[in-house]
Amino acid sequence: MKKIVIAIDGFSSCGKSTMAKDLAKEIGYTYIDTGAMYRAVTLYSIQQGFFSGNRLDEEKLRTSMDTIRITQRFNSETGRSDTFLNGVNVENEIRSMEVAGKVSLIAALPFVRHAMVPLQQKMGEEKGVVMDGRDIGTVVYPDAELKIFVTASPEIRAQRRLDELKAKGDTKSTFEDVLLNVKERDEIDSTRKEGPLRQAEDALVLDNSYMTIPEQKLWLLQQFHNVAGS
Ligand SMILES: Nc1ncnc2c1ncn2[C@@H]1O[C@H](COP(=O)(O)OP(=O)(O)OP(=O)(O)O)[C@@H](O)[C@H]1O
Ligand SMILES: Nc1ccn([C@@H]2O[C@H](COP(=O)(O)O)[C@@H](O)[C@H]2O)c(=O)n1
Repeated sequence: MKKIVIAIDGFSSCGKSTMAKDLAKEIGYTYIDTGAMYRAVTLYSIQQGFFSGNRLDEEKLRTSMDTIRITQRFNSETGRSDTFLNGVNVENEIRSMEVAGKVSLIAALPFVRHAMVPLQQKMGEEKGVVMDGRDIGTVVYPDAELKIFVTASPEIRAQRRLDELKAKGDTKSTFEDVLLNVKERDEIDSTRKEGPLRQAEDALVLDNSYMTIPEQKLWLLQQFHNVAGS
């Protein structure tokens, strides 16, 4: 069967990576988490002291871009890819609320996107990839054979993310904190000039507010077979 590129875009915390990972596993494709790359650049900026509160010293980040190396490697124990920043596994750190609160500022910077997009295009050049993000179907792979745009209500997304944070031992974050973060990220991601979050004209829209994880997995698998054949 001919391999294709599958682009999954949508709002924050709506289940894109859950769907993308499930599908990649089922069909033997590689899953690429582009959000993790922007998160890794954000973590680097925090570690290097480029932030003072939410104010970023852009010039310091711009001149350091060449020293940031981001890789993703499959972890057979967890069954998912881990993100490495300059050789160090940062999978847990990049999921923190501190990173979530700053990542959309970093991802809006044109010089950051100009560094990340070519890397993402290279990762998918052999096809056989499921890539999730905000601009995959519009900028990174405008010719992707299958494009999905996922959405769910902000409250449902915030509750899902909060449940996940709690399961990981976060006792501090509240529903209000997470809801605010989800809404703020959507606003910054949708209104930035470079690679804004928007639905590609040829994307299929999925509102999974009232779908279970197995239901959305089945729906996506059906869309894949409709395009790639059985
Ligand atoms: N249909 C669903 N029903 C309930 N929970 C779901 C559903 N889909 C995903 N989830 C849960 O919602 C949380 C967010 O999902 P996921 O990380 O896949 O979202 P995302 O869109 O990739 O988020 P982000 O853009 O912030 O990286 C996870 O805890 C996941 O298990
Ligand atoms: N293609 C992408 C992917 C992500 N972003 C930005 O990164 C943030 C974190 O992404 P998650 O998917 O892990 O939530 C996201 O809020 C965007 O700001 C992006 O710009 N483009």
